Amino acid sequence: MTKKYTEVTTVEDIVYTAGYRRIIFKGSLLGSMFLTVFSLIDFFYTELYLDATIEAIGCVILLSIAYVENKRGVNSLAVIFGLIVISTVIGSGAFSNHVEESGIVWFALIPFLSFFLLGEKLGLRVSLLISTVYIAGLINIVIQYPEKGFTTSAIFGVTGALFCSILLSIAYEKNRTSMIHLLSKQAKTDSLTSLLNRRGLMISFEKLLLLSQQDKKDLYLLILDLDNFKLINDNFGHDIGDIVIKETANAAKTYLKDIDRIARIGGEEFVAVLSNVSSEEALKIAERIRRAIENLEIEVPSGPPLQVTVSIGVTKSTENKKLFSDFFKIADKALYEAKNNGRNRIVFKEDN
Ligand SMILES: Nc1nc2c(ncn2[C@@H]2O[C@H](COP(=O)(O)OP(=O)(O)OP(=O)(O)O)[C@@H](O)[C@H]2O)c(=O)[nH]1
Repeated sequence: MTKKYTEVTTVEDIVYTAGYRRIIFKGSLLGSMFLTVFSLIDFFYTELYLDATIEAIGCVILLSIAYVENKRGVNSLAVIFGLIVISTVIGSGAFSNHVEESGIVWFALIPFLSFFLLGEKLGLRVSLLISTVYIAGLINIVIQYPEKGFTTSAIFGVTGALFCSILLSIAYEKNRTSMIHLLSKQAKTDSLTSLLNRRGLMISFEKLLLLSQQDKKDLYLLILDLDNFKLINDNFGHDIGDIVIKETANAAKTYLKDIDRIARIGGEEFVAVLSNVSSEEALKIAERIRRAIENLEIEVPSGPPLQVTVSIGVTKSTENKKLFSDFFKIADKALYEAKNNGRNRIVFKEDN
């Protein structure tokens, strides 16, 4: 019955770490390549030396960001810095003497980039800040430097484009985040019982173990395994077997507190993790669950209601239990004893 557990990665970890690292690394490299080309064109062809210098500086900064992201992983500050570089290059290009008015269409890019790279909250702040600077810069140029050819309609156009781009980015980011949360929830939930599944349990267990160690309190792990479940499937069919599993899950969770966790980790096998209890209390809860399952009466198409029992192996945290697998091994031995001693009972084992 002992299983081997591997390290858990949540959906958030995958999306926000590995994915973002790649995007920021590749985006910074791509950005630096563009800036190199623009800088060379401005230096040798159009002879706009100031623009060429700004672009060259931007190129070096983006390369540094790519290097840092590749070495150390995602860092919001580096992303904000990168966005400021890109915004400055776009702004300086659009407002310079030599570039046509069309340069300002690039402004609309900033909110998309900010939201995508920084998420909804930080993305909104950064894009509002940069948009405000752009609009203020444009108003200043329209008033102070009419010879540059920008008109009041440019202010309305840029403000409208930035506003729409921010609204679209909010909608996109909200949708993306809710999809991520939905996927994350599904990845941690058992579809038959709506309890946690093995992955969800592992994530919760690590947090609860850390908390119990900080508070210097014991953590209890219970493995619950329905007795002779194969016979139920064989005699009454798989559908009734599924109903038994669901009823067992409902009965067991009734006796747990909000901080406790229960998961279905296999066919008719459940694991509960109890925090902030003494040995006596943990065994009392296990006994209540055992009795509740024993008292279940499951309707079957013909004959009297079906009754089931459960065997429970219990263990508690000790110095040499640092991993879920350490707890599981001992609780599984206790469960084995409970099964061997006649089933429908609880066995508590502290260590081997
Ligand atoms: N209905 C149903 N049955 C399942 C599911 N997953 C596994 N099973 C069945 O659960 C049964 C488990 O049987 P065993 O592991 O032999 O255990 P048992 O009959 O309960 O015997 P003991 O644990 O020794 O008391 C097998 O018949 C599986 O096919 C499920 O999702 N639904």
